Amino acid sequence: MTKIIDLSIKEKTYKSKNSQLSILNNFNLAVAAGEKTAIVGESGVGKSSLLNIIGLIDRNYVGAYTLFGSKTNSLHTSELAQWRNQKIGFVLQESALINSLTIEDNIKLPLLYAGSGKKEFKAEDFESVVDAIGIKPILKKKPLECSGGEKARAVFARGVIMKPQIILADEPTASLDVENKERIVTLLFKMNKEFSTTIITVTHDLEIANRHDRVIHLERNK
Ligand SMILES: Nc1ncnc2c1ncn2[C@@H]1O[C@H](COP(=O)(O)OP(=O)(O)OP(=O)(O)O)[C@@H](O)[C@H]1O
Repeated sequence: MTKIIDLSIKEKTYKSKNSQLSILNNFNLAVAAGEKTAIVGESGVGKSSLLNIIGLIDRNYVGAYTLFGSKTNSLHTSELAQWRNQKIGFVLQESALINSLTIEDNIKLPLLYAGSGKKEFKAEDFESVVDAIGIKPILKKKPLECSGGEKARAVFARGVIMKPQIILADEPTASLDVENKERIVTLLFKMNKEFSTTIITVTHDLEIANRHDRVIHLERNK
């Protein structure tokens, strides 16, 4: 299988006035296209930081990263933006919904950002995502009128609506009950099966982690 992610981090450092924190020392990750990887590890070990690096949100680290066969340090800003919009789907903890927009418009937001460079979008893709995760009844509501679990599902739908090649999901099921958790995982794995979408899920839920092709345990720097 083709390697879609080839990442080698020497060090990621967060610096503030009086302190410095170093995480992910000498961490290497190679992921094949279509692979399902779970990332687990204790709180603060660097799981979300790692997803930000994989998703090209954070490029401030020492290391080398080849994504879709291209060295990411030579990418243009416009290419970076296009990849983040179309090739990578983010379901991140802090992906806030816009309160002035309906849930439907929030989910369709990536299409707006894509502008003229957008892939062909089919209405049935939207319908199938919305049906699969059971949020049809809340489409016309605004985020402030929704429960935490409903909002989490809308964030998920927005992350996958462009049918990206890679989905980066940070605790996508954390605020959900058993039924909705299962809906999200089923949709994630269905996309993996139908479109060979590469999935990377950060989770504290070992039952979900073990349903991926492999589980990576992140450990604190020694
Ligand atoms: N922007 C930042 N500035 C400074 N320190 C940060 C920043 N972001 C994260 N950190 C620190 O880096 C470490 C790793 O954070 P990260 O969010 O990646 O951990 P995590 O493994 O995802 O944790 P959790 O399971 O609690 O979500 C933590 O100690 C955190 O406080």
